[in-house]
Amino acid sequence: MSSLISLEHLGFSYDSSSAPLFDDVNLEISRGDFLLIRGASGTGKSTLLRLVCRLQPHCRGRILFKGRTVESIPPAELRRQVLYTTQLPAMMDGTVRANLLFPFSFESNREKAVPPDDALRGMLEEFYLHDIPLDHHALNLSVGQQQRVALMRAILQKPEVILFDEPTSALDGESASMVFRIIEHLNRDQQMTVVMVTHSDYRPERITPAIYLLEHRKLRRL
Ligand SMILES: Nc1ncnc2c1ncn2[C@@H]1O[C@H](COP(=O)(O)OP(=O)(O)OP(=O)(O)O)[C@@H](O)[C@H]1O
Repeated sequence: MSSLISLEHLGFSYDSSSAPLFDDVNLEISRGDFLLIRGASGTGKSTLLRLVCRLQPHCRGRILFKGRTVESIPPAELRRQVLYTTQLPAMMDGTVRANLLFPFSFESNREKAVPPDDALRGMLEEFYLHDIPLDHHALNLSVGQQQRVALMRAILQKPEVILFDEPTSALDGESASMVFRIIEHLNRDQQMTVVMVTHSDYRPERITPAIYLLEHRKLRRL
């Protein structure tokens, strides 16, 4: 199967005068893969995800998405297909509904059908947020609730690849298990490609993930 994403001899430093954060990183990701990336704090896991969706320019090597270098793909087109979810949820000043539907207002998403309230309510229920009305102000939600709304917002966009950066860092055990189950369902039943950075020793139940460790500036498969 041809690769969806390839990292070839990737190297990166935030500052040209300091040691590289990582060097000669090589990785092939195929459609439907489930990758877990582990590594100590500060080794560059979040940075690696940001490079893939071009939120940060890389220094050396190449990143290809469907055979094209990421620099040759317009950012909006790339991020519609490769979606990055941040560790800390970013909610805008507005209702839960407005936050969930915000990306549908982007020019690049104009052709996507806006989900009706019933679908949004069903999804809130799936995420254990059934007691939150769609008109509730999103900034009044707890961080854990905001993290779930941010995850819902990402999933509603139906990207081909989701790069999850610590998707459960603000969640209690029960909510974290539920979020992991939803991510597994997206991968198994909808063939969504998942790349997840996580500190926890989480392992999917019915999926065999490819587990990688970012350590000593290299990415190696465990
Ligand atoms: N915008 C930036 N400018 C300069 N240095 C940065 C920037 N963002 C991150 N760093 C540094 O790069 C290193 C890697 O950060 P990154 O967040 O990618 O690591 P991480 O492995 O995801 O860490 P954690 O597990 O704690 O989230 C850290 O030392 C961090 O301080």
